Amino acid sequence: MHDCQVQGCDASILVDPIEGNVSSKMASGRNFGIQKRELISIVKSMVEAACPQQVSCADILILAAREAVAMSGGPHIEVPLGRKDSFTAPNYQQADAWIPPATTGVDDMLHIFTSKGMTIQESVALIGAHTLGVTHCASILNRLYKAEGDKAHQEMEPGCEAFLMLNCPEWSLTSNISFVLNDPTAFIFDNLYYKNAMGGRGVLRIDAEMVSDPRTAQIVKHFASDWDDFFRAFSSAFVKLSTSGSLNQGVIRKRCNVLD
Ligand code: HEM
Ligand SMILES: [Ca+2]
Ligand SMILES: [Ca+2]
Repeated sequence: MHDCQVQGCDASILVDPIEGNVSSKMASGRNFGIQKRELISIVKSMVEAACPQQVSCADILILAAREAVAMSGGPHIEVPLGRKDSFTAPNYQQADAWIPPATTGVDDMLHIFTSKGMTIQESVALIGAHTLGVTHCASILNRLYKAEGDKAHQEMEPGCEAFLMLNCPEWSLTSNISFVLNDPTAFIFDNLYYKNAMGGRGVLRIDAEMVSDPRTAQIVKHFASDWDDFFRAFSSAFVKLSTSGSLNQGVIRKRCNVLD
């Protein structure tokens, strides 16, 4: 998602920031929480040893995401391959413009995804990726302590609110390190995310707001009860996102983290 949102799926996210040069995408605060990009470089060096200059970093990144979903119990998604890597330095202003911030609500989310050709159902399914992983406290401090007018915040289940506040105190010095799970089964790609959100336990604003917004409420309810439809819509949206603006005129980098 963080690669494909910015200049298409071209492995721009993998290019290391050069000290003193703010043009790398990773210099954008929107990429907070993105870790272990070097794992892709390790896979790349193995692929490169077996068949040099054939497989782009961008394809490896998509395949890794695809495998992560499948290995954790999600759908097996067929993705088209043949992406090229970007050869120019990516930039953080574009990341700032295209990667939704932690405070995003349903309006902005739908704007972003429907402008990529996704249906509302596919957009809601894509956020279902929050069935995996964690949210760092820094990403929800605003929601917990400042956004009093945030409707979704007011509807938070009190036990969940207390839990989040206990785990993420307002003035903690470690809110960039401490985190909470995105759903109770954060290693399993299931539809518990939707059930959890419907119970008022959505962690991020988007998770909570999708439950009550009239455009998305019925879809959330449907995915909470129909596992197959969630997987189908997620797969379709994943393919759309992973082919968005794919560069045909790029390069196949030798190393994923540098532009040689
Ligand atoms: C409006 C849309 C979205 C917003 C506002 C949003 C926001 C966020 C935020 C703030 C975090 C926590 C980052 C941190 O504190 O470490 C997060 C985590 C995550 N998001 Fe999203 N997200 C959106 C859409 C998506 C989509 C489309 C996908 C994938 C298809 C996705 C996959 C994930 C995953 C897997 C994590 C957990 C990462 C980890 O464990 O390190 N998100 N998201
Ligand atoms: Ca990109
Ligand atoms: Ca889960």
